[in-house]
Amino acid sequence: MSGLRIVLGSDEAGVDYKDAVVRDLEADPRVAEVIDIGVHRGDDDFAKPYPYVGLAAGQLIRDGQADRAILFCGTGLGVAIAANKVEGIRAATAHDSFSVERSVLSNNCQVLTMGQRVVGLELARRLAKEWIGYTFDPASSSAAKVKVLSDYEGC
Ligand SMILES: O=C(CO)[C@H](O)COP(=O)(O)O
Repeated sequence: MSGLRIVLGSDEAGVDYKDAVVRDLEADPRVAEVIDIGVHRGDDDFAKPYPYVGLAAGQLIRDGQADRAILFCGTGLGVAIAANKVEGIRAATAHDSFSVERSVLSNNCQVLTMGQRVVGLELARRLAKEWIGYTFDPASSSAAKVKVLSDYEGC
């Protein structure tokens, strides 16, 4: 998919990886806009708890201001749990190439999360690049399964 608007976010435990992926995606021709929602070193809210980051990212996608998000915290789990609280959002934590692929092709996830305390930086950067290259096929056999979730949420 081209012309993606991608939210990048983290808590302080994921900020180094977030900043590295921001730089990567700003130079990626497939990306139209990188929306860096922080945290940022030196800012007053640098210690912002991870749920605020996941919720803010999910809301931007829900409200149509972004297409996808890549989020980081210590494990990737907290920001995924938070983003999944926003209606219509499917967020998954993935640290391997196959799961990263399936998070889009099977699950139509709009949000990928990773943990700075779990995976190496170079692998995280590579997985982020791979992930934005996948597009869900609404004609695939996975679509009816994802629809169960959207029907449950009524959106
Ligand atoms: O990984 C986190 C949440 O899943 C976060 O970066 C650290 O959370 P904590 O272990 O509660 O400090």
